[in-house]
Amino acid sequence: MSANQPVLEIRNLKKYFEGNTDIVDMLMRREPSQIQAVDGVSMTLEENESVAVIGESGCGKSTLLRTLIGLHDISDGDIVYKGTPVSEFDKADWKEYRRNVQVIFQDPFNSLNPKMTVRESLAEPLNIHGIGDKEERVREVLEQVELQPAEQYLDRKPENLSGGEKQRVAIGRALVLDPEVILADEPVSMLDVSTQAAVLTKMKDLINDFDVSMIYISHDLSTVSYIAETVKVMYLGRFVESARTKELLEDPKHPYTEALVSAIPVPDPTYDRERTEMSGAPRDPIDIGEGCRFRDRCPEVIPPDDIDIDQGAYREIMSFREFLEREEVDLDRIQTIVEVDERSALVDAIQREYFDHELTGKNESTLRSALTSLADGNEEIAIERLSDRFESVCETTPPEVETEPEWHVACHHHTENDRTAVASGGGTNATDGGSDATESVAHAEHQ
Ligand SMILES: Nc1ncnc2c1ncn2[C@@H]1O[C@H](COP(=O)(O)OP(=O)(O)OP(=O)(O)O)[C@@H](O)[C@H]1O
Repeated sequence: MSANQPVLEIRNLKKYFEGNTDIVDMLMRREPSQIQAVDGVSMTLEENESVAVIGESGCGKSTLLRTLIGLHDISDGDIVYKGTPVSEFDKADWKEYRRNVQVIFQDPFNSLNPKMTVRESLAEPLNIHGIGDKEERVREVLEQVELQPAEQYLDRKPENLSGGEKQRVAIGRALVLDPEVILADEPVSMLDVSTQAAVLTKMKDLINDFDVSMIYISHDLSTVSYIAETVKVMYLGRFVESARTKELLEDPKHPYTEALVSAIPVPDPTYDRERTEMSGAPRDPIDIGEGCRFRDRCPEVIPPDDIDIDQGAYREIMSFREFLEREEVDLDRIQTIVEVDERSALVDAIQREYFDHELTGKNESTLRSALTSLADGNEEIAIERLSDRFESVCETTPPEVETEPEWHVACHHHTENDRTAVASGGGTNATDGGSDATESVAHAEHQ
């Protein structure tokens, strides 16, 4: 490995799964849908660097990790380990890779073999790789993860260890081969809060002491400052923001990151932090279409330039259009609650059902005319009317990624112009130098 070569490079990595195909799809000879679990992720991991990948359940974190360790085939892109793409690996390369890239899984209760003692669990990787002096190394590792004196632990089975102790053994098992990279998948999420901090701090010390690099995967942004210098925020298979941990927590740019940061519990009960509300849950990563993937939950979605509308009203119109497009507006049900059999009564009822915010002028007349088309059974025309007036750049255009050496965000609120303005106005970008500076512009995803 040359001096400046990253340990691990992930280049525009994609992992798609085939979605379910039903009998109608088969008869119509439709192509199976694709689940875009990881969709063009790039990053580098430098020697002794620790990077967190954060996102909600279903955003593709585990798929990314499982692809990194070869448990899933790569759909596209590549993983490069110390300069060699895994696509060019032979059997011996894979063996070396698996020795040097170790995983700590989420669940300490299942990741250890219940029949093995601590000694056997820690010695097993050494046996597999034919490494001698096992007893000495096992004791050394127990000391490193602070399970001492070793005699007290060596002959215990997992059932006789606490959750925190089990996870320390799991960390020891990952360290015993002296790896270069640790991939940690929610390593403390099953532990109680008081144990979490201790285990994470220990992991961080070990990374520093043993020159290990780490990708730390978690849904919990509140734990990253213990462990990672850099955070990448993942949403529906893509990174939407990346920055040094401190900057990201203090000055998140992407509305999704803002929402995650604002949800971190604050220990001081007198401090009233503003919450960024995020509606609903992420959609399935199937046929996600153009535009920003966060658009259907974003509290700051951008209306067309020429219309004047408040965010709440605009959000309602966007959501309604989504319902229409997904054929989820049940007119028959609404019809049953309309007392007068008149079209205008049905239009009023639909509006009451889906809209709380008042609209005025052209916004109101466009909505009414769309709802009238809908009441007449012309769903397509209703969608067209609403799209013509209200379609957002967030729906039609993938956000370009704005990249600073240490910070990037994929959001239409941060276009080139905005960034220039921020830079000249002395904004608070994360540009204070550091290990992330070597990341290429390419890592900034094709969102
Ligand atoms: N083997 C598979 N076959 C089909 N779809 C899959 C498979 N594994 C994952 N997925 C889908 O890929 C998407 C990403 O899942 P993944 O488990 O990677 O997310 P995650 O962020 O790790 O979530 P969690 O924290 O809940 O594990 C989800 O929509 C999931 O349903």
